[in-house]
Amino acid sequence: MAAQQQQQQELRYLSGLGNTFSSEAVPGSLPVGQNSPLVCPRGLYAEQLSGTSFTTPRAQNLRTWLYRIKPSVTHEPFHPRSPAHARLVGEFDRSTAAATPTQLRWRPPEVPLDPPLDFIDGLYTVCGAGSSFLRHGYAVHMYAASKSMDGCAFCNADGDFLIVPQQGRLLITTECGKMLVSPGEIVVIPQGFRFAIDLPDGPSRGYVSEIFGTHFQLPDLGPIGANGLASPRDFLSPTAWFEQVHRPGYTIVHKYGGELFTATQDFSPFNVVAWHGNYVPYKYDLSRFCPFNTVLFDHGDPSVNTVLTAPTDKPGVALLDFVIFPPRWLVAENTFRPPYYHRNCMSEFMGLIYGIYEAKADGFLPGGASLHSCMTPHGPDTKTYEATISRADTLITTNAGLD
Ligand SMILES: O=C(O)Cc1cc(O)ccc1O
Ligand SMILES: [Fe+2]
Repeated sequence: MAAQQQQQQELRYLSGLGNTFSSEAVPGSLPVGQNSPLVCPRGLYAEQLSGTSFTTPRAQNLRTWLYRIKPSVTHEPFHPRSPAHARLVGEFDRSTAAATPTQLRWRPPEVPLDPPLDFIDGLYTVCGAGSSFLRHGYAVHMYAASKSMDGCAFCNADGDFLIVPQQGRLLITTECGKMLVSPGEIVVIPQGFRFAIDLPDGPSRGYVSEIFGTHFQLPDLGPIGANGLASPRDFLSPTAWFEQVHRPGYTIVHKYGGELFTATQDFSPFNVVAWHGNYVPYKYDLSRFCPFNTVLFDHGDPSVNTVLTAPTDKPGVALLDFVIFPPRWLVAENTFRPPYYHRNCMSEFMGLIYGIYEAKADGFLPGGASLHSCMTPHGPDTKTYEATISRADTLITTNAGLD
């Protein structure tokens, strides 16, 4: 434990979303002036991980070069995982998923202790749309886990994971290094990265958004100007970390089309001594978010609270927006301050990290969730409505809902 705490204190991060980074766990391990020399420094193997097609325009092109002790390809064949993981979905059609326009709300899940589950087995799909194979769509999962992953790493070939722990920290080892992620922070593990999750506090639960065929980026700020909302420098990526250990029977759990496959190998996949590039995992502390809001009248649309957006080809239309309702002052005059009653062409999945959500006086608990599918009417509950119209003073909310 003491060693683990020490290791956590030593974690160092690189700051800035979208930067091109270089990181060496051992100085002199990165080739200079080229990516793939005949023989790499220290006899390492060069491996490119591409997050966009080779020919994607430069401004959106994402790739990282990993310099590793053994190439990833040296594994036994993939097999369907046994037992299969029946609770994950990657294709959303009427044969795999039920559809209902009914307003849904879930209590917080119990963290399983008997038997204890790790992050992989504790993960289950709540809703989604589209198809991982067609590279257009998303899934929302939740997880409730009570033990660290042991002797295995997870790899999501379907899309990016944006993980929102609600309870219990996550110590995430990735091929680019380690990150410690606390409730109140989020972490993005882009498509294809191998990672393992340890639970330094024991039980952990939270939310996961998965996007197929695109990546998260910061929203444009329009008339807000050059600053505000989430700032690029507050996004933190890991620094190179590796282990050189013989691990007979080490298992790669590979999610492809929502199904899990396994392949064994005799070494740790966390054997990257140095890397450089702009396709990287990152974390973000939501308390760094600088909210904007109305200062005179009317409740603005919640898009102003967008932390990260996953764009589609249609300008201004997101595949998925990650939006928060952080602690903030609501100061409007002669205005119904909670969220208005509405129907929306976008589906809204919400979770609660801590506090009380401003539209729901009762029954929406931290760790719980709600789903309002597209065009399903929703808005404040009656208690919130009555309480709101009967008081004229200024409200401060202390919530941290996410949408
Ligand atoms: O439905 C919800 O609670 C989310 C939401 C919040 C808000 O302030 C405005 C619109 C909206 O959909
Ligand atoms: Fe809504």
